[in-house]
Amino acid sequence: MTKTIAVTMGDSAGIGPEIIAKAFKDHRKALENCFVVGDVATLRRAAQVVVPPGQGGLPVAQIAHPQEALQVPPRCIPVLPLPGLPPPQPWGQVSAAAGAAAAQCVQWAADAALRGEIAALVTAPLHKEALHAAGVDFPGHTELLQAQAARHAGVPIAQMPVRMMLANPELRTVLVSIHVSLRQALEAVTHENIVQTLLITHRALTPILGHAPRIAVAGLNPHAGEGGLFGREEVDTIAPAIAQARAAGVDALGPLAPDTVFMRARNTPNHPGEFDVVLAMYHDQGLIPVKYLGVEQGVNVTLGLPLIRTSPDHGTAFDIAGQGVADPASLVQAVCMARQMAGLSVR
Ligand SMILES: NC(=O)c1ccc[n+]([C@@H]2O[C@H](COP(=O)([O-])OP(=O)(O)OC[C@H]3O[C@@H](n4cnc5c(N)ncnc54)[C@H](O)[C@@H]3O)[C@@H](O)[C@H]2O)c1
Ligand SMILES: N[C@H](C(=O)O)[C@H](O)COP(=O)(O)O
Repeated sequence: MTKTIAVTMGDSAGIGPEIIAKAFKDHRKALENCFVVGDVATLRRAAQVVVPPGQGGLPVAQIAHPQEALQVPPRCIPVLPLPGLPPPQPWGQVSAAAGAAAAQCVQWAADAALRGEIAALVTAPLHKEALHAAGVDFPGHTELLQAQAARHAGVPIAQMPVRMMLANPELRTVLVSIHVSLRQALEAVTHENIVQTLLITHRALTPILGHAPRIAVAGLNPHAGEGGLFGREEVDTIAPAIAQARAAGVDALGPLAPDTVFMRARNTPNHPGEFDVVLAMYHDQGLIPVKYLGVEQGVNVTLGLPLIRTSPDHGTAFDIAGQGVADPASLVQAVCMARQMAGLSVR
């Protein structure tokens, strides 16, 4: 049986549906075997946004089962609707209805992946305030999927540790902590969290790269603490955690100065990167360098889950939603990475 990939529609008020429609329109080969989990009317509205009037339209086909995605005619968007999804919400506004619908689609796709019915899920962006307004108790996809996978496995969430990786062709970064305040992120720089991040990164990237990843560990403080002059986290916490992971066979080096470690890891034709991945101590330390290189190529991958999940590295872009100008490139890259991880052909 050919497995399919579910693309969740994201927040209907954001650019998710329209970048999905654009991807199906302009990147048919990459989107082969993919279907959308979402609301048919939302995808029809998005299709109208991306095909200028008089150009023949972009048909949306309702399907009842993932396998039906393999039968739809070319240039048609297969949509598997879920019961009770609300109609498309006004562009660019936070709405609880859109947050709830986005979460419902992700939960459906995660369950299908956990049951082995689909090869992977690719999540279009949702808005975290909308998710919160809907009463969903998780800040983003990563935490939602972690909880869903833990429930499926019948274990507490703490026994399903996951980490966020952002990757583009030049740089990869994995975060010690994700959606918490900067104060909480500082508290999350613990021996246990760092060792766990190193082990998850090592296990997840070894099969992808075909060798153990060379992991650079960023320090927390300016110049990685300068020998304890600007903070003791490197001496007291990060270096011992690296030593423990190294003893377990992880190829980790550091702590290295955070302001130069990404430059050293960046892999370009003129500069082979010194490392395969940088372990960042908190969200923005890792994501700023990756996003600064451009949102077109970046992909967000959740490491540690018993399913394959990728996502574009940008959000709902409420400022441009509904204008038909949003770039689908990062979503297409996310689909390509999911295909690669699932062992499906990459076009
Ligand atoms: N995968 C996800 O679900 C995901 C990822 C990141 C952010 N978010 C959420 O999205 C919401 C909005 O976040 P934000 O405003 O900080 O970041 P954003 O990525 O939505 O937008 C930042 C800027 O980049 C532009 N932009 C983003 N994607 C683009 C695209 N494909 N084409 C052209 N321009 C694009 C936007 O117009 C905006 O100017 C927040 O709730 C955030 O948490 C979700
Ligand atoms: N931290 C991510 C980013 O900035 O790209 C984003 O918020 C997405 O998070 P989830 O994949 O957990 O929704």
